[in-house]
Amino acid sequence: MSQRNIYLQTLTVADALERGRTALERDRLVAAVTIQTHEAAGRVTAAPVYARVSSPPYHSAAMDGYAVRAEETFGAREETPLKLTPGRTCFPINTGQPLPDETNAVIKIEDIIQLPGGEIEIDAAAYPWMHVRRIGEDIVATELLLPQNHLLSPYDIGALLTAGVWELETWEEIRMTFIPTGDEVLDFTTRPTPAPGQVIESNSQIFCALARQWGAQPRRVSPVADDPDKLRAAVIAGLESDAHVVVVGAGSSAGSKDFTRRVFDELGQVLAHGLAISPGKPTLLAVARGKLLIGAPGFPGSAIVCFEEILAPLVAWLGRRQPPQRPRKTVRLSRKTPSRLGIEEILRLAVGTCGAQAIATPFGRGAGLLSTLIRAQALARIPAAGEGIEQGAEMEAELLVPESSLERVLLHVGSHDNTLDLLTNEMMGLTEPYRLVSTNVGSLGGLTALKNDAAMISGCHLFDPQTQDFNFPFLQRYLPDLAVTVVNLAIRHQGFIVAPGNPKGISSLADLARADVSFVNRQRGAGTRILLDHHLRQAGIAPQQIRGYQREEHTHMAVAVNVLSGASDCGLGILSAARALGLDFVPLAPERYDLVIPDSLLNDPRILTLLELLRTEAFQKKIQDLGGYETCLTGQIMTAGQGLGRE
Ligand SMILES: Nc1nc2c(c(=O)[nH]1)N[C@H]1C(S)=C(S)[C@@H](COP(=O)(O)OP(=O)(O)OC[C@H]3O[C@@H](n4cnc5c(N)ncnc54)[C@H](O)[C@@H]3O)O[C@H]1N2
Ligand code: MOO
Repeated sequence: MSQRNIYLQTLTVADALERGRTALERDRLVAAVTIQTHEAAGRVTAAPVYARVSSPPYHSAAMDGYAVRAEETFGAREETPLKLTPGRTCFPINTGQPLPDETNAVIKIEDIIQLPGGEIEIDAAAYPWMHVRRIGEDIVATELLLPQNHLLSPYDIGALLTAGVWELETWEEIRMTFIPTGDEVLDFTTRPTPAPGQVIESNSQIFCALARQWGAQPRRVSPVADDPDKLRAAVIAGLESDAHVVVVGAGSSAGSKDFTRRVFDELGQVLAHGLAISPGKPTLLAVARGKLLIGAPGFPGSAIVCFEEILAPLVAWLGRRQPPQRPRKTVRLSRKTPSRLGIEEILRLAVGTCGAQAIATPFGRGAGLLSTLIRAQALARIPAAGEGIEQGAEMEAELLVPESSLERVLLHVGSHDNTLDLLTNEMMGLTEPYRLVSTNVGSLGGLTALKNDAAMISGCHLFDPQTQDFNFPFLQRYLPDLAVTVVNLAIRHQGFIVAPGNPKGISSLADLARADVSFVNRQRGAGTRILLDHHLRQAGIAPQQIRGYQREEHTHMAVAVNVLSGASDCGLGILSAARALGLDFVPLAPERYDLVIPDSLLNDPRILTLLELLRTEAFQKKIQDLGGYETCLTGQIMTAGQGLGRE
């Protein structure tokens, strides 16, 4: 039996960082190197830099005109103009040229009158050093230009060259190697198609892109199998290379194939294993041969927290840089968000502003999720000392986007549909783009969000068999006190998802009752299930007659997977789910997919733009091109009792 890891006590991030800084000898690990000034932007000075030459290096003209001795022009006035003779009392000069000896001022060309005999006339006096850049006005040779540990900006490069500094001492860029691990992890460079149990290696590239933003030099090796000998060899190779930091991806938690801890113990000293932060808890921190060793958890969301919370501050410290900081903003949390006591939890938020208010809707929290990170506008922390944040509470968020873009975010919470993806893309194509950000929580979840001011719009497709109407009966029940407008997005077709070629010849509800047909159902409460039950009742078919009626799945895609695997012959769902897996589709029942909009937002530019877009022929054509939709109601305001708008 293999030996499993036992976690050390969980440390706070601050304590782990302190242990890292204490254990590393920064001055021995990171050297100063001389580099060319013109290649130094973004680097950090390792020593003070002094100017070698002054700027300007001589008194120079700041204007085109005539150099003069100011004292000789003193009586010149409009009523008593003064004549000057070029070559004797004035000297023609261009901007940047050195002033002739004895002169100390420049009169602009537009301020002189050219006389016929070659002389010039002025009607105002010059004062000493008028329009002159004096020697050393900007930079004086020998003065301190830049102190040590200064991050070099593009401006600095100009100043350094101006001051005659051709090369300078900077700290080395921190070199880091990422070692992906795991038998199931496929090298993305081979463009693999993952089989069940396999994943495409991607964490190394998140790592590399982040590292470049930090001014570090990342490198990645090919994935290493779950074998302690191979992992040890890869870590030793990293330690023997010129890298300052070696990061092992995955295998840091407690699984039977998680060898990272063991290898770190063998090669060096583990400083921390298990942090009081989530995601990111299994992070490992160690030193070996004077270098920093990090074990990053495998889930991308956890790996990112490890990179940004642990690695970034230590890399910044090693390179004498300020750790990256995100701008902050106070937001109002639209949903109660519980959290575990004793663990700091990082939330991903969809954030949009309405006037002075910034509404933040938390996304799902899975550490394996990247899709919510790409949609999020901000992150926020629930402190370890609390058990969560109440709905409506204000909290400090860290922005992932410019603050000014928040007023262009349109928060959608509700049911997902492919037409929303289309809408999202179209809105970003406008001259003044808007970002439609969706949190998919189903139709009823969307109505709850509207009630809590957590959404600006909500996609909804709830059929009420009793009234034969869509959405309105539910609005009356769930949002009796909120004035809303309902606008149709599209009519979409639910239908039977069947194997390619429809081998069982399923064409109607009656086929579901056949002994040779097996079905896969949706869960109770799903809009699709309500729709099915209604149509079964109408057709006079009892659930007991359907083989597989009790087999429930929670999403259109899960239903489609059942059909793909052959576990079921058919299920009810939308065309796009069938298409995604190369299955066939038999349309059964149209339903109305509407957007519910609070009346208070009807004049908001985001909503106005959205409605305008929905009403264009071009957009409706794009919906039709998706297949499985009708657009006869798209963009129209719906009223109660309208149903599908057909007789
Ligand atoms: N019994 C316990 N199990 C787990 C615990 C625990 O405390 N006790 N912690 C959980 C937490 S929290 C996390 S986070 C994960 C992290 O585990 P590992 O670091 O050991 O990572 P793996 O299990 O090897 O992989 C997780 C997941 O990530 C995928 N992966 C791995 N490398 C990559 C990569 N380079 N690019 C993309 N994806 C990658 C891997 O295939 C897995 O799907 O442990 C929990 N378990
Ligand atoms: O802490 Mo793990 O990193 O949640 O998923």
